[in-house]
Amino acid sequence: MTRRRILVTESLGPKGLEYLRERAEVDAYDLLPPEQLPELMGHYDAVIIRSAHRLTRELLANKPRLKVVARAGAGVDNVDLEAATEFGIAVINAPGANAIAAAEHTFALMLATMRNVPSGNDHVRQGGWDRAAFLGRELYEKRLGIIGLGRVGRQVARIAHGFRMPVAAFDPFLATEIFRAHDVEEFTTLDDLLRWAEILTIHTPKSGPKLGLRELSLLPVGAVVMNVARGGLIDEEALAHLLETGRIHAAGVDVFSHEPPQRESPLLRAPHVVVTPHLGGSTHEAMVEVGLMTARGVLQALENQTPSNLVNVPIPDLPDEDLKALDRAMRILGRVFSRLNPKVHGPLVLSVGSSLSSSVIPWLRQAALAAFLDDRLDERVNTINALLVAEQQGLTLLVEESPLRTTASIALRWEGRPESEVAFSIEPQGQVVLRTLAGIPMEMPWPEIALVTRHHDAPGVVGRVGTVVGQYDVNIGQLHLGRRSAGDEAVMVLTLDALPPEELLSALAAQPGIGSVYRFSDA
Ligand SMILES: NC(=O)c1ccc[n+]([C@@H]2O[C@H](COP(=O)([O-])OP(=O)(O)OC[C@H]3O[C@@H](n4cnc5c(N)ncnc54)[C@H](O)[C@@H]3O)[C@@H](O)[C@H]2O)c1
Ligand SMILES: O=C(O)CC[C@@H](O)C(=O)O
Repeated sequence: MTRRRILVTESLGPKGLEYLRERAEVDAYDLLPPEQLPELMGHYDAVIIRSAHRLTRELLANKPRLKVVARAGAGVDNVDLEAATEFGIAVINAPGANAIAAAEHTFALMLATMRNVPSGNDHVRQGGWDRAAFLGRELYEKRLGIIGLGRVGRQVARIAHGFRMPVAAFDPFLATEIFRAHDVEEFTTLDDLLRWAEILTIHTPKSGPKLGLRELSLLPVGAVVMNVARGGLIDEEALAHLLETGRIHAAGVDVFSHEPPQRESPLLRAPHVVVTPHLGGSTHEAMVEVGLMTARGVLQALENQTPSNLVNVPIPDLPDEDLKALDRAMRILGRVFSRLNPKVHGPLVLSVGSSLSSSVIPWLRQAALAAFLDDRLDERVNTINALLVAEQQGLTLLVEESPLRTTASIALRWEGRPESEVAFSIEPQGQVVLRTLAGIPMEMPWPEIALVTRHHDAPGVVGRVGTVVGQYDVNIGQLHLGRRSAGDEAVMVLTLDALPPEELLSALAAQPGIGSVYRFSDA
């Protein structure tokens, strides 16, 4: 197998890089000039970026080798998610890995503005000692309003409690219990939070609420504003204007609508603003966490696993081992069903055992379609683009809860055709067990290499199969048989020690009584 190639376009934590280098060929840059990215992208299996590059539709299109792109950080707003999903490219990020860094930076900016640290520093360096000119304000008991109580927002709340600040937040997507668990008062409207907050900090994705002149004017006179989330969330002109009039006392800004900001940016000219060059996630500790989380996710995705930090697939909330077993079961199910049922007959029905939680269903749906479609189409189909490809193919998948199955079981059939059904169960140790093949009850652990026949139930067939397989020097580990009824259609599954060659399949198919022959391999 050719060694996987990974491109890292911007500095990544050394542990993450080491992890990648032990497992793949890595070309890593401290900062790849963005204009060089288009010619390089197509030569890699995975590309890892930070903030300096944008992965646009044009860059992602027509890159058959590219399977994974990663944002070494929380936000993925510089990746065209829609395009990546359409092209079946996995998108990885590092959620939460720099949340402490970003929250602490928020306080670094808050304290710096409140205590005039940068201006006091400049003053002393220039020979000054005017202590009265830099009278500060305390955080103690100031009302802190947080927009977005996610990973960073919660860390901000935790630190604020240490300063004895009353903390409230607006986040319409969270349950009230989350606010309670973090000892944060819940505001159900943004305007009410803005009227309340003496210090306001925003921690939403780029898609969060835009704070313009109207919103910022709702803040109490002399409020302080922080943005360590994303440029563009706070209107820079409006903020600069309110700082100039003194309506807003001070601001701390780490992120800009254009990075780096143009020299004439209004914020760089406004009073009482402390700015940093997108440093929120830049600590040694966060670099280690982000680097490792990104590297692990990229390699897992390259190995066709489902990392928990995959952005463009609904990830089931299951322990890793359970997800791995379910993933294998879905691949086998989709492939076996596809081979045994080549002709499409209306909608597919995915029957899911009642012990599998309903939160897993969106992923099961995509995994079933991916395995089924990937088996029969030339293009790349995976859990990422499966829904889209199914739609293009006019294929519908219905999901039902299997009333008879209490175990973790999964089955596929054409609607109204029970004889097409293939079913597996996933046992507690992760074993994938065949339960139904072509509508015929079976019970056998599914092997790494399997040979399946559909044949006529008649004397001599099994013996002839054994003889032919032996002639090709392939060892049979186990043999399982099933039939609709005596003398009727039957199936046979052989566990083999080596992948049977094509000629073996043809030789078997030529035997009297054999209908069709299939081989399956986990590899
Ligand atoms: N400056 C930096 O270097 C730096 C570092 C880390 C994270 N970030 C940015 O900080 C932001 C927060 O990161 P995170 O890891 O906490 O993300 P997160 O996804 O964990 O949390 C975001 C929260 O915002 C909430 N939200 C979304 N839309 C909202 C809306 N319209 N109104 C109110 N709440 C809304 C969500 O419900 C969620 O709870 C992101 O934009 C991220 O990219 C910046
Ligand atoms: O440090 C970085 O590269 C960006 C960090 C931040 O913007 C993020 O989204 O995590």
